[in-house]
Amino acid sequence: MSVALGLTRPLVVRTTPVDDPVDLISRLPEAAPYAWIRRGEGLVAWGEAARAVVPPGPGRFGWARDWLAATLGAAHVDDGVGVPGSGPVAFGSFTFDENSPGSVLVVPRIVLARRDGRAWLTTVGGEPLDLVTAPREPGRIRYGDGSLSAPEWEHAVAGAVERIRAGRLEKAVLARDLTATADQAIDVRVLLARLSGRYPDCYTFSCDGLVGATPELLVRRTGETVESLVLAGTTPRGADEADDRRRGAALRASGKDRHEHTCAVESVRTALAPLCSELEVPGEPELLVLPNVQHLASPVTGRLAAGASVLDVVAAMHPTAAVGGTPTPVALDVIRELEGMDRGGYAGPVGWIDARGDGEWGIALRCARIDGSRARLFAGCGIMGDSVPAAELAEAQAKFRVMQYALEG
Ligand SMILES: C=C(O[C@@H]1C=C(C(=O)O)C=C[C@H]1O)C(=O)O
Repeated sequence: MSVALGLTRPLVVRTTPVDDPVDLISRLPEAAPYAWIRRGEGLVAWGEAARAVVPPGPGRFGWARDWLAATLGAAHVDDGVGVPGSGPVAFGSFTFDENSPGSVLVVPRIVLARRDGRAWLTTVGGEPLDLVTAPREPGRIRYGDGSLSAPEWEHAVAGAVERIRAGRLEKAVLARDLTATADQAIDVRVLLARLSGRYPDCYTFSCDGLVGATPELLVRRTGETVESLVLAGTTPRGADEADDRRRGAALRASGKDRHEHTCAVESVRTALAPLCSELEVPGEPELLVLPNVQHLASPVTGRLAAGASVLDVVAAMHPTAAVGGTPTPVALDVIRELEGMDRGGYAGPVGWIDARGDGEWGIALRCARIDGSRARLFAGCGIMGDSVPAAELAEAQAKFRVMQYALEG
């Protein structure tokens, strides 16, 4: 069902406390599940009470804000829980490129959530009657090249290096895609269970066919507090503990990776500073160790100066230099010129927002677009003037492993 601005009856929303469901994913029916889960906590949802297809263009976040005000703001709400994520919630996914179609906001019919020892159920327009069937395995998976083959992509990386050395820009993030075909239609719940099991420290997400486990929190807003986790600078995991530690130390000491990381942190600082009365940015990055890669990571926190919603903050931040580059407009031109594909929702904001303006949005990384028995996987790398194409290809392969594991087990 779709809702045109101002033309429909208000949504009737009810939130009640429920017994702890423990495993959120096991409660999902098969059709089009929504999810945002980390360390077993978060929100899962299904059904559609309202959907907006956000028109592309520079005004898209403003359009989304108006739609949310008309849809969530006008709802009749009985919220017996009163925490971030209770009451009416919209899930959303925005395309990386503001001019690409495919950005959506969906108010699910049912939301089931658990956080900090509390659990709640939100219904829009009535109780859930959905049948939960057993998840189905997708069967054998065959992979193919996406828009560029591996050698073609290495050539694109070399092209970006040339442009950086010529002084046109400092950093560009280049991505590539892979296709996957399964024997059976892909049941998103199988992917969610594997992703949240192997990548508990990442945000396992599902929104309108875009499914993944991203380590990168674009922004969480809880009242006046905003938090972000900036990632840039990557090395694959080592063969054993000593190799792992050696690689981690080399990553911290690498001039190329530190410079790449600084570009990303500065883009976040520049975006957040005008919105915040206080902003804390660590002087030194820490190491985030994931099952497939290690990243340089900077947790940023701030206090919002005046009533911006989480989506207003997303609008100010996207695209950070972690997924675009520096300077942003030149990097976006280089990406369009060299990548040879539309990223769709990959590297775009994905997450949820409630009627108070609280919410959590990640950068959609380590993800795939699922369509029936097919999937399109995405992975990218920050390219600097001293990047080596073969090393960037290996880094992209390590990032693809997240969704390859989700598909194959
Ligand atoms: C672009 C991706 O990841 C981004 C690029 C990184 C890098 O180049 O070091 C690290 C983390 C992310 O900000 C991806 O996973 O596709």
